[in-house]
Amino acid sequence: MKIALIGYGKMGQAIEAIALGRGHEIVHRIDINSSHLLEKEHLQQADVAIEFTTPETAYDNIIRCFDANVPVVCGTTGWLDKLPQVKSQCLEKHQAFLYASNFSIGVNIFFELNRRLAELMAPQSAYGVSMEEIHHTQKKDAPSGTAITLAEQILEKVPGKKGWVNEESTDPAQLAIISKRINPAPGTHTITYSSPIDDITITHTAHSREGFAAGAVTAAEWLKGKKGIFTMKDVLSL
Ligand SMILES: NC(=O)C1=CN([C@@H]2O[C@H](COP(=O)(O)OP(=O)(O)OC[C@H]3O[C@@H](n4cnc5c(N)ncnc54)[C@H](O)[C@@H]3O)[C@@H](O)[C@H]2O)C=CC1
Ligand SMILES: O=C(O)C1=N[C@H](C(=O)O)C[C@H](O)C1
Repeated sequence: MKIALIGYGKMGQAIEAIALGRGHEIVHRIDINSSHLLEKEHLQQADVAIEFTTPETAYDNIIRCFDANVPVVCGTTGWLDKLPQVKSQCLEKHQAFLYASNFSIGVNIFFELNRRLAELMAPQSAYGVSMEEIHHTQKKDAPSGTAITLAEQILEKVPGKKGWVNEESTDPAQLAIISKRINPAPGTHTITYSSPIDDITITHTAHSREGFAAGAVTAAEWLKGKKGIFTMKDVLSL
C-alpha cells in the first residue's frame, strides 16, 4: 500500500517504522516545511493518507485529501469543533474518513470497559467520578483527545453529569478532568469512582507510541478502497 504521511513528527516517524515493517511504501513524508506536497497531484500518488499534525492544521489537511480523492486516517486531537464539517464534506464528496482519539488496541478495549463501568455505576449515587490524564510536556492540547472520548462515554451513562471541565471541580454536575504534563509520558488515563467506603479505579498506561502507530497502520489497511465515515470500533469489530 502507498501511504502519504501528513505530519512527520513523533507519530509520523513511529507510523513510518511500523508501515515499512509491514511492507508498505511511504510515498510522501509531509511536514511543515514540505507543505507543497499537500497539492492534489502529489497526494493522489497515495492509496491512503495518515494525518498526525496539529490542532490548527488537521482540518485543512483532511479536506485536501478529500479533494485529491485519497482516504484519510486522522489521529490529530484538539480540532473536533470542526468534526461536523469534516463529516458532511466527506459524505458530499463521496470520500473515506476514519478518526480515532486513540488508535491503540488497549485503549479501544479500555473505552469498552469505561462504558460498561459507567453503566454499572450510574445508579450508585454514593460515588463521585473523576479523571486524570498524564502526557509529555510537548503535547499542545488539554485535555487529551482520549480523555474527551472517555468523558463523553461517562456523560452519556451517568445521570447528573452535564459536562466536563479541565480543572478540579466541586460542582457535582461537572466531570473534572485533571491534565498533568510530565516527561516522559506517552499517555496515561485513569478514571476513579470514589465513595466514603471505597474507590474503584481503572487505568490505561501506554509504554510507548508503538500501539498508537500500529493501530493507525491497521486502520489505513482497513480503510483502503472504502467510502464513508468510520471509527476504530469498525476496524476492531468492537
Ligand atoms: N490518535 C492517536 O492515537 C494519537 C494522537 N496523537 C496526536 O497526534 C498529533 C501529533 O502528535 P505528535 O506526532 O506527537 O506531534 P509532533 O509535534 O511530534 O508532530 C507534529 C508534526 O506535524 C507537522 N506539521 C505541522 N503543521 C503541518 C502541516 N500544515 N502539514 C503537515 N505537517 C505539519 C510538524 O512539523 C510536526 O512534525 C497530536 O494532535 C497528538 O495529540 C498522538 C499520539 C497518538
Ligand atoms: O499527544 C499525544 O502524545 C497523545 N495524544 C492522543 C490524545 O490526545 O489522546 C493519544 C495519546 O494519548 C497520545
